[in-house]
Amino acid sequence: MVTPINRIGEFGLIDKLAKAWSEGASETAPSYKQMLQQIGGINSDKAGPFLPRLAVGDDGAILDVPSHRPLLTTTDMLVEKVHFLWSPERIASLGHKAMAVNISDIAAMGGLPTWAFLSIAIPPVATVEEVVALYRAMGETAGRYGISLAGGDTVRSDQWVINVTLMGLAIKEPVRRSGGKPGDLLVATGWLGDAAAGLHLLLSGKPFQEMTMQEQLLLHRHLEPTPRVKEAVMLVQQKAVKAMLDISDGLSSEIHHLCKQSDCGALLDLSRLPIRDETTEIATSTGQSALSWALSGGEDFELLFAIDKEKVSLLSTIEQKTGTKCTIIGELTPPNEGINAFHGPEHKSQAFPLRAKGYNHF
Ligand SMILES: Nc1ncnc2c1ncn2[C@@H]1O[C@H](COP(=O)(O)OP(=O)(O)O)[C@@H](O)[C@H]1O
Ligand SMILES: Cc1ncc(C[n+]2csc(CCOP(=O)(O)OP(=O)(O)O)c2C)c(N)n1
Ligand SMILES: [Mg+2]
Repeated sequence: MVTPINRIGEFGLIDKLAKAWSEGASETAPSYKQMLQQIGGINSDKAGPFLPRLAVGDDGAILDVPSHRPLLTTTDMLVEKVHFLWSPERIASLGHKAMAVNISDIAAMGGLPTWAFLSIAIPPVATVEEVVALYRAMGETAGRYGISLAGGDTVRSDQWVINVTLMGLAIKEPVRRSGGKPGDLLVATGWLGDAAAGLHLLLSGKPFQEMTMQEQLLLHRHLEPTPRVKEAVMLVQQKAVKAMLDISDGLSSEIHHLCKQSDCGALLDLSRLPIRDETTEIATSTGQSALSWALSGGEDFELLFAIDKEKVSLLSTIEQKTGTKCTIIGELTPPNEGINAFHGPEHKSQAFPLRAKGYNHF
């Protein structure tokens, strides 16, 4: 069915969107509910653990914020032609990604996501069914993490823009980019360069059905990143993590952010970067560099964090409990030593300055 938006108007649409979100909202996963219970003070018996007192329908939302937990807030937008190419076949992925990139930021601050405000700019040619599908998908991902819809804004525009403002509650003291000290280990979760490989495949125009399983996986990693919430929770609960951020623009620039805020230098062994063989194969076969994808491709939404050397055993516990790799990629050094990298322990003496070469909008 194809319904033009002007048939129901802005307010008719908003009504439908709030409903679509609730219909899509999946039951919060039992393992996630269990985690909320373990963290304590969070009543996860209700359908949504963080239901707003008042959400859509008034001039603002009313949220009951527990006084003992600092409130975290983040916002990130996805813009057509900058962050995604509009395709009616990829609406569900887009909805997921709009939530996931924000959930990733709350995780990187050491928090649990709770309330979402969704602002959306819609081209006049879009249909009600498309916007409803987008909200249903956002609701589905949000539901998995116990997130409730708190409000938003709806406007017309020449291209799609999806802005999510996400709030969260800190599990313990929020984790900043600034707590790292020389001697701390630098660790990355998951795999780096997957999203850039996936984007490369997307832009190549190769039909999905003609892709190998490995190519489909990498495309999926670009379209539907997994925010590392459980991993962050474990790090924070064990008071192991001293500085953290998520890798949205690319490892090399995120390392510069962490070092600047922590007043540290860094020494990285590039041979240790967690890069899949599949990513290397695709890069090699298309004349690209998997290492550049890992360092500057961006959008992997993995966590980069500094951890005390004594807490290193926690990394294998996280791997066992979550199935997510945690790779030590280097260490923090005194600030006057700068940010350097080498390729393999045998070349440690030939370390060179690592430039910040992540995605930059301008
Ligand atoms: N237009 C803006 N106005 C105010 N603050 C902004 C703006 N854009 C970014 N920031 C702030 O700058 C910091 C870095 O932003 P960004 O690089 O987008 O972080 P992230 O990669 O975590 O999304 C954040 O604290 C963010 O809130
Ligand atoms: C069509 C298209 N072209 C290029 C990209 C690659 N890309 C767009 S934005 C971005 C970086 C991350 O986005 P940003 O808005 O900087 O996220 P933030 O750092 O604010 O979390 C990358 C790698 C893409 N995803 N889609
Ligand atoms: Mg941002």
